[in-house]
Amino acid sequence: MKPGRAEQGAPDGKAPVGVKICGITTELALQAACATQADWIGLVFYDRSPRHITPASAQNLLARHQGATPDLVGLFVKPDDRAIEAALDACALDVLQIYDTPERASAIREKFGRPVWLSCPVTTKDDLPRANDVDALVIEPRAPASAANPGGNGLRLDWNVFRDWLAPSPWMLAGGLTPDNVGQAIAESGARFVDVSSGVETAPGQKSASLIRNFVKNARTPYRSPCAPHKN
Ligand SMILES: O=C(O)c1ccccc1NCC(=O)[C@H](O)[C@H](O)COP(=O)(O)O
Repeated sequence: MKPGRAEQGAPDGKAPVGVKICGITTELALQAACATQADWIGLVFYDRSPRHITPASAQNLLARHQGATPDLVGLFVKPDDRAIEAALDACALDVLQIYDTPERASAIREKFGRPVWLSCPVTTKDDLPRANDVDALVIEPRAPASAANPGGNGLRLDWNVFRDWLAPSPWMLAGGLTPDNVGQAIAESGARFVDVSSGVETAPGQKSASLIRNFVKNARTPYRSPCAPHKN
């Protein structure tokens, strides 16, 4: 996974936090993600999602856009090869994000020659993966059995689960992040990459340009806890 693309390095000497805005379906959201220099945008090729986009609509959306876009992540839930082929025929996807088994994710990487990010549902520390053969992990809370979608539910993890975890590959924190909590989430979890969808929406699937702007800005601003002693 590449480091975040913000223009300047963070004051702590680390690369800036990389940001993915997931579930882009409109020009307004696409422009906001581009203007803020998000690192990735996610296109959800899953028809049960309120953020679902078809390959043809994604192609139109991208064709209407003037200028460069962030890298494109195509998101798939238990896809067959034809679904991935259709999306790749329509859009130059840089990354495939998969909700499926690690074995299927490896097979997809082999077949399509694209980096594959595997979504990992987590409830407790014990669910954090110890080994894998993917390019990156997207760690998010396990959706309740009643949820229609395995992600994009606005649920958040206990960010302390990452303490002492030896991550087997680069990983991205997802789930329940908002402009207001992303700084604290990064500080507590140690994440260097973050992913948001419903936290930058006014209703399911309705992205807000100002929430996208604030999210990216706050993800890249060093966080100071309100409880920390104040230094002049
Ligand atoms: O966003 C969706 O509708 C979705 C549907 C099916 C599978 C995954 C989905 N989203 C995955 C994402 O990448 C989200 O950014 C991630 O789960 C965080 O979601 P949120 O809690 O809404 O920020």
